[in-house]
Amino acid sequence: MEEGRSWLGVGSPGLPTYILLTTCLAVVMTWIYKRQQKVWLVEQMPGPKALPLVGNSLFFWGSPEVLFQQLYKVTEFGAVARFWLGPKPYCLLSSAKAVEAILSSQKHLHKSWDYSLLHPWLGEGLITSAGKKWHSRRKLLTPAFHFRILEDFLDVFTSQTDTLVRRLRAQADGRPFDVFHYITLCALDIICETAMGRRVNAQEDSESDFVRAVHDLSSLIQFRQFRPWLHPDFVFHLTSHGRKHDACLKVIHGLAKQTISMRRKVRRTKGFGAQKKAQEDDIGQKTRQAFLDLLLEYSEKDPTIINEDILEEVNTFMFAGHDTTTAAMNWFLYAMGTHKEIQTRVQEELDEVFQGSDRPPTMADLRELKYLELCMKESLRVFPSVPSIIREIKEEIQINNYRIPAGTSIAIHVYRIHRDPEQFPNPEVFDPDRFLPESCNKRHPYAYIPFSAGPRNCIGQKFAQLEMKVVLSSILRNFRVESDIPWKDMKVLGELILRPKEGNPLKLHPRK
Ligand code: HEM
Repeated sequence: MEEGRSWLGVGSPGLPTYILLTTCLAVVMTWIYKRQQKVWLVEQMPGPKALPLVGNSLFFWGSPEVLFQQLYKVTEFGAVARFWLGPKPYCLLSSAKAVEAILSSQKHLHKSWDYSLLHPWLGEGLITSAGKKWHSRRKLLTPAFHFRILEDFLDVFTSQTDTLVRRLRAQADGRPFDVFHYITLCALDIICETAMGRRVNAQEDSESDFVRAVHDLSSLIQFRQFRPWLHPDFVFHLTSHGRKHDACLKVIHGLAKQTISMRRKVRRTKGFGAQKKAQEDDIGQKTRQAFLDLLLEYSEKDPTIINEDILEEVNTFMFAGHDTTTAAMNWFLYAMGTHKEIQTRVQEELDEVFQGSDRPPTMADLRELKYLELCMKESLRVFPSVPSIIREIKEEIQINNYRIPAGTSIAIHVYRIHRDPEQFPNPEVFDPDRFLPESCNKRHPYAYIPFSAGPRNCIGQKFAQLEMKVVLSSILRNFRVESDIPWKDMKVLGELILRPKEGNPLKLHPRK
């Protein structure tokens, strides 16, 4: 037999092969050991029985409505519970005390892989980025939401609300119609004008390519989220949904890119930085500092901020600032439509401040609307626009005596936290007085988190509250709203955003 060959005719493995095999074996054994340890730690938490390989995927199988109900059931296992989606462990937190460790932390700021579905649209903008990039962006963008800048947007809010009220008036004959669509288009007009400084006239032209693309893309992302077989890009792009998704992106990115280069040109020719406000733009409208202008200003000072970065953030604001406020305003109107006495109190306050005039609101007026504010807070408690938030921890953490291993996705069930009877007695009752200062003082600081909390909270909170106050006060100055859907029968869909399953049919009665 030839030297170095076994009797099977295969060369006997030399030393390098032994080393390689032993190393591979050691890597595999270490991986198995670590995986077993992780599984063991996750299994210490209570949760529904999981099956091999699929975990609890079958438990969540069904429509988004079923998924939301099942997720709620998991919270019944305890404030810290676990479930598996395939091999991926999730820890579900549903009490103020349990979420504090995550939300207050400076370390656990990574979003989970679920957010990667947003990458094609938003790139690595403020919502989806992590680490140093997120940190520097957050620092850069925080001044853009300063009170004084928001004040500048008041004109946009009021003029778009006038259009909304005009459109609603045409429907205000006491018969029910779905207001959801009307509010969506108004919120879209507002965010496009404030983020890009560009009017897209969604309310007047709801069939435009851009409006349709934003609407379709938001729906497609939600559709994909709960269909794991559509998660791999190559599979998704083979489907008609994937092709539609790309076509929508082309329209949205196309318009945003065109706006960026147009605004850059205007800035160069007109010296926007020096003159800032009160000048006329190409189509004769007054120009104000849109978020885009602020970003362009930053990029002129810091050349490392390129067009791609600006595009990411403009898209991020448009995504984060339109569906969330739409949902919040709809839920508020539904709450008013089902609580006559509370609506009357809001309208009494409005009449006192505006004395029956139809003048636009000033910042001082809006500050006076204290009861309206309590109602907005309570409606965001019962119906938080973002029903859950997901982070991924990179280091082990201990919550309520459970050791949660690194790599676990932590889902925060905002909807359930807002229904904790210890923090909010009779949680299903709509009671704005819960937000009177004397009641808030007794509550856990993380009991009410519609805008999340801690370092990664909503940067647009003040913007959203101002927009909501302008739009909602205008609607209630003009109409009484009424809903025929009883509180307990309202069906909710908890996808990325919490929506009414069958729209928001309201009856509007003109007040004068
Ligand atoms: C009622 C309306 C709104 C609600 C309830 C809301 C809620 C939230 C929540 C819960 C988060 C945390 C999400 C997470 O951690 O996954 C968030 C983040 C964010 N929101 Fe809002 N939001 C609203 C309006 C807005 C508006 C109007 C804008 C922009 C104009 C905006 C921009 C953002 C951004 C950029 C983030 C990411 C912040 C970061 O990670 O640093 N939001 N929002």
